[in-house]
Amino acid sequence: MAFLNKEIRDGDNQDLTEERRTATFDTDKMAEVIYGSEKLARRRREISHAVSRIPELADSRPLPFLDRFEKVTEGTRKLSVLDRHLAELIDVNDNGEALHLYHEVMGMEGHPLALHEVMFVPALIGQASDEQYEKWLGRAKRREIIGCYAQTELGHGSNLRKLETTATYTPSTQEFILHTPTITALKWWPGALGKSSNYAVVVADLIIKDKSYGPHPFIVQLRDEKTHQPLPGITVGDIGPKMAFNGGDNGYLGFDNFRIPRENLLNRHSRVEADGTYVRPPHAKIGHSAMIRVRSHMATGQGWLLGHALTIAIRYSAVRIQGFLEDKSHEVKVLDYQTQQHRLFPAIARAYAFIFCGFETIRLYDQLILDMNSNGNTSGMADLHALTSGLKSVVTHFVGQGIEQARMACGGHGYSMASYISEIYGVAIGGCTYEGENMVMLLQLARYLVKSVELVKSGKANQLGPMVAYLAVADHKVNLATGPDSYVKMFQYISKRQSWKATEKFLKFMENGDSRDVAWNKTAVELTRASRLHTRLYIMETFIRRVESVTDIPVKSALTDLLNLHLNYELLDVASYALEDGFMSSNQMDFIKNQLYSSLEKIRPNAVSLVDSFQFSDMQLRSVLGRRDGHVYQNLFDWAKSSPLNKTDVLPSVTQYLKPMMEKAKL
Ligand SMILES: CC(C)(COP(=O)(O)OP(=O)(O)OC[C@H]1O[C@@H](n2cnc3c(N)ncnc32)[C@H](O)[C@@H]1OP(=O)(O)O)[C@@H](O)C(=O)NCCC(=O)NCCSC(=O)CCCC(=O)O
Ligand SMILES: Cc1cc2nc3c(=O)[nH]c(=O)nc-3n(C[C@H](O)[C@H](O)[C@H](O)COP(=O)(O)OP(=O)(O)OC[C@H]3O[C@@H](n4cnc5c(N)ncnc54)[C@H](O)[C@@H]3O)c2cc1C
Repeated sequence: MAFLNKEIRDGDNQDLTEERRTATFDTDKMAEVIYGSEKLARRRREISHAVSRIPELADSRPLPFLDRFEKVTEGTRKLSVLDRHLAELIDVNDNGEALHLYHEVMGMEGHPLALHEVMFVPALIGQASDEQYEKWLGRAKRREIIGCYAQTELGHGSNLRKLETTATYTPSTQEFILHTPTITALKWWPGALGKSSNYAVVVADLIIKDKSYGPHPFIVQLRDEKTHQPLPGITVGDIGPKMAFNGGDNGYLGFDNFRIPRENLLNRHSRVEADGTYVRPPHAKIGHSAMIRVRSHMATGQGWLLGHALTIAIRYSAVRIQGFLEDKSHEVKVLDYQTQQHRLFPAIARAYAFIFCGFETIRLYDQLILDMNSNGNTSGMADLHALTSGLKSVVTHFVGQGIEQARMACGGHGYSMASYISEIYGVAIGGCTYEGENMVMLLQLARYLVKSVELVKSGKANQLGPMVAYLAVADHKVNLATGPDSYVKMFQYISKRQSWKATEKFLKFMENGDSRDVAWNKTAVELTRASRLHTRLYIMETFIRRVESVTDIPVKSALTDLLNLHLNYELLDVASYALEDGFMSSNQMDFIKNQLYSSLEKIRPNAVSLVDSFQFSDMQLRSVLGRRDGHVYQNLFDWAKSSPLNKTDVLPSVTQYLKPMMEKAKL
């Protein structure tokens, strides 16, 4: 009989195999939905397989045993091996294939090209003119030069208007002089800046004839192309170890009156003429488009990170046997406990939801860029900025929570780096900070929500965009038993009520004499709540849309179970907003809880297959607990034995310090 779960192999842990036999859908078909196409899902498997046949691409040792220097070296080594094999492994023009290959081989701990692909090249594509494409883009794509995105400074990251690095135009030589006037003006944090990059897109305050025009992007050569030495006038280095990304070289950068030609201002949208005349961009914030791009891609990327942690935790929970249920002669899989399911299954649903929502958002971003580049239409920018600001914040926060629950769900072994979950956590929660600190970004979305409510209040509801149209819809009681749409309606009610309440509160403070900024700050917590609700609503709606569009019936049915779990879990989590004014009844609340518990039971037989469907290879997971074959214990023992501390039975530190202490105590 053909197994629906394609992960079953002879010799695997029997408990895991038993789980895989209960799959009600084909995991290859589910992978097609997760990765967006049959081709990409298949190519991922083929690429993983091809990589496994090139021994030099394997980690030379488990990464947790490597120190920082070794991690950086190991990443760079693999990159150079990869470079030799690139064309045979992937279609180099296919982004999806390239992304998978990098995840597979390089892992998630950072490497010299990490920001080159994610921000440097996209910043050039979005901000450089055709002449600048000619000069730099080809070289960057061929990796003749390696670049990063240097915006954040020691003193400022969130408030871009106060960046201190200056780019002062000198008409006599037609150059910009880049300068770091204070210690706080040092660029600080950019990935791959410290040691790897020889170029950067540098964001600096453009100054012409003593007038500041705000942050603008410049392409800047940092190091000699032959010797890789920093150029005179450039101070550059690594900022030291971090919570994660320790295979990467986040860096600092200072300029001492460093001159670059006028052509180095990325000038697709704004320019400085030879005489110093400034030509404005079509939209004031167009320089922020590289950030919008990363934010648009974050939901899928983060969903996959959550998927990593859950693959580990769910597989392990099927292998870990401990305690009893009915039959006192056999211990059970910890996956059978309701608390374990409640800890993990809603997170599986979220991982799927974030991935689907991310795909939809990326399509919106691609459309925006198309519109901007083809006819200069920037009208969608504000909407997408608001949406992606909320999305990156909500998703990264929940992904962090979900990964941490996955770690705890693995008990003691989850705490070992053999599980690799702490590394995934460190990487994922970086996303709460980079690309805009979460609170700051939630407040950006709140500006949009407040403006939308103000439109409704002033009788201009017809001007609302489709995503906020619900803010003007009248309230009607909801019958939750009628399916997903009723959940959406209930959620809309909650989200709308919070946006209105927060707006009214904000306006009231102003009526009572507070300035806009002070009133805003006094309402900020309520505003961020409105933003979270709005974003969760959007995620819910995209999840429903995606499930509705699936054609494979068994896959659709398994996804519907996940969707139902998601709807009930989400609504329960925010129910207090609708309970407090009696819009939701306590009967409805009980209904939601019962639906939630029955969803857990429905999902239980498919749990392992739902995470197997991510089709992460063992190499990609890098987790002893999460191995596909489920052989956890012997491998944990082998992993521990490989610890450098176990090279000798008696450590020098024992001989030198511990022994004398014990000897002295004996006297
Ligand atoms: C918080 C803001 C958005 C504020 O921007 P601002 O220019 O100071 O705005 P303001 O004058 O207060 O006015 C706000 C207004 O500007 C609009 N706006 C702001 N950004 C955009 C945009 N992208 N598109 C369209 N509109 C935008 C907002 O909607 C506001 O509009 P409004 O006044 O409400 O009509 C900005 O400072 C910001 O984005 N800060 C976060 C910095 C950040 O994300 N840094 C990322 C560095 S790179 C990085 O971390 C890479 C890591 C990647 C990796 O490791 O993978
Ligand atoms: C792993 C990692 C990789 C990074 N990579 C890059 C990179 O490649 N290139 C780059 O340029 N930068 C990079 N950064 C920097 C990153 O983008 C910034 O750290 C980030 O934008 C946050 O800014 P900040 O550090 O100034 O935080 P701060 O703004 O100082 O945040 C501190 C606190 O102040 C609060 N706060 C700040 N402003 C407000 C406000 N207006 N209202 C309410 N609360 C506020 C925040 O909510 C937060 O709680 C990276 C950072 C990390 C951690």
